[in-house]
Amino acid sequence: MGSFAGQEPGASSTRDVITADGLGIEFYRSRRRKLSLREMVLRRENTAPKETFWGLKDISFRVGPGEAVGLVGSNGGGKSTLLKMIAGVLLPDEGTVKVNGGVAPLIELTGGFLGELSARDNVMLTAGLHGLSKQEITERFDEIVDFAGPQVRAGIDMPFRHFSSGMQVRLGFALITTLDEPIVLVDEVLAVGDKDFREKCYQRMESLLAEGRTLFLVSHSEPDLRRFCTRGLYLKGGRLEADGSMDEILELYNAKPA
Ligand SMILES: Nc1ncnc2c1ncn2[C@@H]1O[C@H](COP(=O)(O)OP(=O)(O)OP(=O)(O)O)[C@@H](O)[C@H]1O
Repeated sequence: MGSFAGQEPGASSTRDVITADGLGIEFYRSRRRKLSLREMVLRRENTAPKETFWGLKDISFRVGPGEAVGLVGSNGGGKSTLLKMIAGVLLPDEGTVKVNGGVAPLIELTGGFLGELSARDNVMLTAGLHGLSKQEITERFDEIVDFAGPQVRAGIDMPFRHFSSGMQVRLGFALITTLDEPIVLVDEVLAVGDKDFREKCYQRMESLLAEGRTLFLVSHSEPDLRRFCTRGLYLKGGRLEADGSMDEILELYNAKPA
């Protein structure tokens, strides 16, 4: 694994907010085949191949408070999987990831919203799960919906699954960045919103960083990564290829064949 000056990979500090040690997760490559009737009668067990692969393997790094980390890598490199493990959505098969503080994740476009619930109920539920009191949610509700925009306000009592992907991202981003969690995970959402909304997101991310929050940003946009992130992690085939300054990581990523 490559490393660069600035952040010493493996150098621990009591102030770290995220510590990954030998993190790994194994996935099935395919759905296991259903048994035929004959197999059921004769063998009574599923003999379908259980081919697996490591979605992530041997991932170790430490992140301090207020760091802005960009995850870089080709499609399928393991970026979203790493965010899901930091968020506690996926559990490791090997190693550990310790998170010191609450995490506000915006992964796969939404913050884990439920399609059947109205957008309003999703906001109330998710904000409550992240520790906001009913009064705090009521106080912040208009700010969240204003940030998300007029189409979202018009549809606030519709089932969330009827929202367009742009509207889903608008509400998800508005909500997770209004929570008080010290760690914010943003997965490739800036590409989905329109130009005006992107500019609002940039300003919001700048103010989160100014407040000292820790940010993980997954993006294929180099300008976005350079604008917000000081540090980069380069994931390739589920391995941590390099950990260094954002500029150095992008240079390395651009220089290497996928
Ligand atoms: N639940 C799962 N079960 C099986 N395989 C999975 C699962 N989740 C992710 N994978 C696989 O793990 C690998 C890493 O996926 P991941 O979504 O983390 O990549 P990524 O770097 O975020 O890619 P992209 O840039 O395309 O978003 C891929 O091969 C993907 O198919």
